[in-house]
This record gives sequence, C-alpha cells and structure tokens, in this order.
Amino acid sequence: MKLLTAARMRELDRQAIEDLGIPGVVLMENAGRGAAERLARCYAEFFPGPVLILAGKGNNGGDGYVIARHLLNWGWQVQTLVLAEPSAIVGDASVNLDILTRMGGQVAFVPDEHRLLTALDELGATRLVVDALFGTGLCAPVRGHYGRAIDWINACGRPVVAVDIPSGVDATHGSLLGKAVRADLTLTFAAPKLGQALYPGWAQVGTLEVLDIGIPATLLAACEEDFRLVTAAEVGPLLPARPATGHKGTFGHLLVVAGSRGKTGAAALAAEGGLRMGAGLVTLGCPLSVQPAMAIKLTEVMTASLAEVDGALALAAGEALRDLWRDKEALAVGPGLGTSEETTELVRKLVRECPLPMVIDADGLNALGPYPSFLRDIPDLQAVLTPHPGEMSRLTGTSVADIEADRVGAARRFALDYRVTLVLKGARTIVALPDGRVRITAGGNPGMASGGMGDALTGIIGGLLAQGLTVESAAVLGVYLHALAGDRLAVRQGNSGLFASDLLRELPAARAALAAGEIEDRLC
Ligand SMILES: NC(=O)C1=CN([C@@H]2O[C@H](COP(=O)(O)OP(=O)(O)OC[C@H]3O[C@@H](n4cnc5c(N)ncnc54)[C@H](O)[C@@H]3O)[C@@H](O)[C@H]2O)[C@@H](O)CC1
Ligand SMILES: [K+]
Repeated sequence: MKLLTAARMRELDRQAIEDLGIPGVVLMENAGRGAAERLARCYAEFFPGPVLILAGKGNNGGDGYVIARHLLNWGWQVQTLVLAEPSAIVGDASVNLDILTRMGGQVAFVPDEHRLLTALDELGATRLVVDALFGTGLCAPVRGHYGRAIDWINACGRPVVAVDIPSGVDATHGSLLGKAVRADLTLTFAAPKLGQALYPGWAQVGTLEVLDIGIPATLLAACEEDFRLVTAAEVGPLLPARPATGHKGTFGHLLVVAGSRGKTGAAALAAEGGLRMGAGLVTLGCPLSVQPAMAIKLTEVMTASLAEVDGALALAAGEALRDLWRDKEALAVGPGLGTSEETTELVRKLVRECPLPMVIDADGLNALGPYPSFLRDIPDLQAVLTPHPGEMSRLTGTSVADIEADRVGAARRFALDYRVTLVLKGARTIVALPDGRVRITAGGNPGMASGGMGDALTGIIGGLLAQGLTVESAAVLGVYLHALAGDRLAVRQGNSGLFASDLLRELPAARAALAAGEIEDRLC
C-alpha cells in the first residue's frame, strides 16, 4: 500500500486541481463530507453530540468547517473553535467557514491563549472532539495556544477524531513536532501518509481509515511509489512455489557461516531459520572446536568444521569455505562469529569473493564497517544487510539517536550509497532497496525484543534466498513473515518471554496462512 509524503500529497492535490481542473473546494467537500459520514456512523451512540471541532487556519481547518456543516444538517449539535483571526482564513477554508457561519453554525474565534482557555472553560459538555488543527501543512513545532489546545484535547477524556493526521505529527517523518494529538480514530485522505506508518507518529493515530476524496485513481497509480506499507496481498505472491514433485534439492541449499565459542545459539537459530523457511538443505560452517556441540544441538542441519583461532574462525578457513559454497544457492553470514581480527578479515574476504546471494548480519556487519566502501567495488553483489540501530551506527559512523530520529532516511541513504538491500531492524522494520524504494512492515511486537530474534531473521532471509528469491523479495518477505510469526505467537503467549526458537516453530504455520490468503493486515 502506497504511503505518501506531505510533498507527494501536495503534488497530487496540485495535479488534481491544476492539471485536471477539479476545484480544490470540491476535494475539501469530499474530504469533509466523507469524514462527517464516518464519524456519524462510528460514534452514532453519541448522537446528537455536542461535538467540538477545533480548527486551525489552513485547509485542515477547512475540512473541519465542512464536517461541522454536515453534522449540523444531520441534527448534531456542533461548536467550532477557530484558533485564528477571521482574516487569517483564506481560500477554500474561508468559503466553507462563510457557509457555516451563514447557516447559523456556532463558531468562535480564539486566536490567543486567553480567548481559547476562556472558550474551553465556558464550553458545556462535549461528547466528541474533532481535531482539525493541522494536517499535512504543519511545518514547524507547535507552540502557544495551538499547544494548549492539543494539551486540552489529550486530557479531555472524550473520543478524539483526527482529520487527515493527528495535529502535531509530521506527515512525512512521523516525528512529533512539539506536541501532538493522540487520536482514537484518524480519517486520512486519498492514501496513508508515511509519517502515520512510523513511530512515534504511529502511536498517535489510533485506528486509521483511508477516505477516497475524489483524487482520480489514475493520479494515485501514476505517482511514484517510493514508500509502501507491506501487505499480505503484496508479499503473498512472493512465496516460493512448493511443487508436489519437489525434493530437497529443489528448494536450495543454504550455507550458514556463524558461531564461535560461547556463541553457539546464534548459529543454531540462523541455521534452523533457513530450514523452517523451507530451504531444502542447510549446512553450518563453524569453528572446529564448537562443531561437536553444534552437531548435537542441530539434528536436521549439516555441520562443517572450519579452521579457528581461540574458538573463532581463522583466516585459514577461507579455502574450506570456497569448497563449501561451491554447491550452495545462498550464504548467511555473521551470527555469533565474534569480532576477532582474523574472523573480521575472513568475513570481508568471504563477502568479496563468494558469488552467492547473501544475507549479512551481526558480527558479519561489524566486520564490514565503518563505511564499507569496498562493497561498491564488488561486481554483481547481491546482499541483504540486517543491522539493528547499534550495528547501523557502527556501519555509518552516525549516532544511534540520529539513526532512530530518521530511520527511513538512514536506511535509504545506505542502500542507495552501497547498492545493497538494507533491513533496519526495530519497531517498524524498514527495508530499503538499492534503488531507494522503501518498504515498511506493520507487524511485530515488543515480545520480539529478545536475544536471537535477529539470528532467526537472518536464517529466514537466507532460506528464501536459497529458494531462489531475489535479495529484495527475500528481505521484504522475510521481514514480513518474521513479524507475522511473532504476532501469531504473541496472540497465544502475550508479548514478553517469547523465544526466537518458538518463533521459528510458528513460521511454517504463518507461511501457510499467508499462502492461503488468511492474513488480514492492520494499518494501525
Ligand atoms: N486541496 C487540498 O490541498 C486539500 C487539502 N485538504 C486538507 O488540507 C490539509 C493541508 O492543508 P494546508 O496545506 O492548508 O495546511 P494545514 O491545514 O495542515 O495547516 C497548516 C496551516 O497552519 C500554518 N502552520 C504550519 N505549522 C504551524 C505551526 N507550527 N504553528 C502555527 N501555524 C502553523 C501554515 O502556515 C498553514 O496555514 C490536509 O491535511 C487536508 O486536511 C483536504 O481538504 C483535501 C483537499
Ligand atoms: K488534524
């Protein structure tokens, strides 16, 4: 599902109005009427109100006046507070404000804190609040009486319906510009906004519904799809086929290079992840001294001993790895390898020389960074990198705080710069593709914040690569299935104390449900 930035939404509005000649006031009418209808239906038990509409000076406020008009027409009691002087309301918003006033709608202008607070004090009982303060045009931190209005909304204890986006949420970045409304229902127009799919904005949105406001579908379809929220309908078709005549050779052989003394669990989870994802065969290459333990730990996975120094892979393992990758379809490298000098050098050599599509994680990433410019010199590199914010920080030399402040930007810049597929893990995992497109997954839960979940994801993506998916598809589908399995587990077990190995056990059923078309996506 497409996610629009504020700039893209403005451009769509411009095209509809200027290129196609749809008057802006018609779009505003469609937006306001659609919102009024949804609101009246969703909150029918609160009829006849009163409803309080808080309107800003821009077109979001304009939508608020249209909502007020229709609710009045349908017998609701409506009070509208405009947080600006009458002269500040212009254009389509002014047209609708005039109509509302002439119809006898109760409208008060509260352009400063004193008048706002007085009006709120004098307000009778309100049963429902409509936030029409700011939409996609918010461009600076919220201050003054706007901030007081947002505080009041958040403390009012009444259901809050946000028009287009909760005021204070940046429609593009999902950041909170000073203060932000916490809505129960957000009625957004034409398509969800990118900022509604990202934290912390996501948490302010409540239930998200998308209303058609008459922007032609052809315009929406033609607008470039830089950002998408991944849906079951989109990833279902990416699932590798499972022909009835298939055998283990049909479904690919994954080579996992992982583990060191004391870090055997990470290697086991990555290897089992590959098998649970449906790879026909998985071989784990690990240091000589840990191989016996791995062989006991892993029943279905084959193991290979590699040269080591002090329990971690040695540079001398390179020759054996060359033999190992020869008959494989994909490589997963990194979990539990450690960061010794020889292992680091080996990983860099492996990434440079191994011709297989690969997923690189954990210590594999630590071995690359910072600024792994050598990646650009590898011809036909097909790689998925799966850092968490700490690993991303080491890869980019940027602080974790800066990465978290702009997760989409950080992932996108890296993917474009190094021509890899970058999976930035965390709440709302971001998949950035080498051409700059970005995919965001809505699933996942706090139960997945536990050791080993990342190793499981590495195995899942590796398993998909082994079955022939492209790096882009393996990353998008792998992240989706990982989150889906985690969410199914959380439904049964709650969202704490979840084990990555439990998630892997859930994976085949999650995959089957996706294949059967049984998954209903949640927007928020
Ligand atoms: N034709 C269109 O463009 C349509 C727009 N629609 C609505 O219009 C909204 C966008 O409208 P606008 O672009 O007018 O902008 P908004 O109504 O979102 O608000 C921005 C207004 O507030 C001011 N402002 C921005 N940041 C501020 C701050 N921190 N403190 C105080 N004032 C601030 C701006 O100068 C501008 O006047 C959409 O979200 C949607 O609700 C809909 O009516 C559908 C059609
Ligand atoms: K709003």
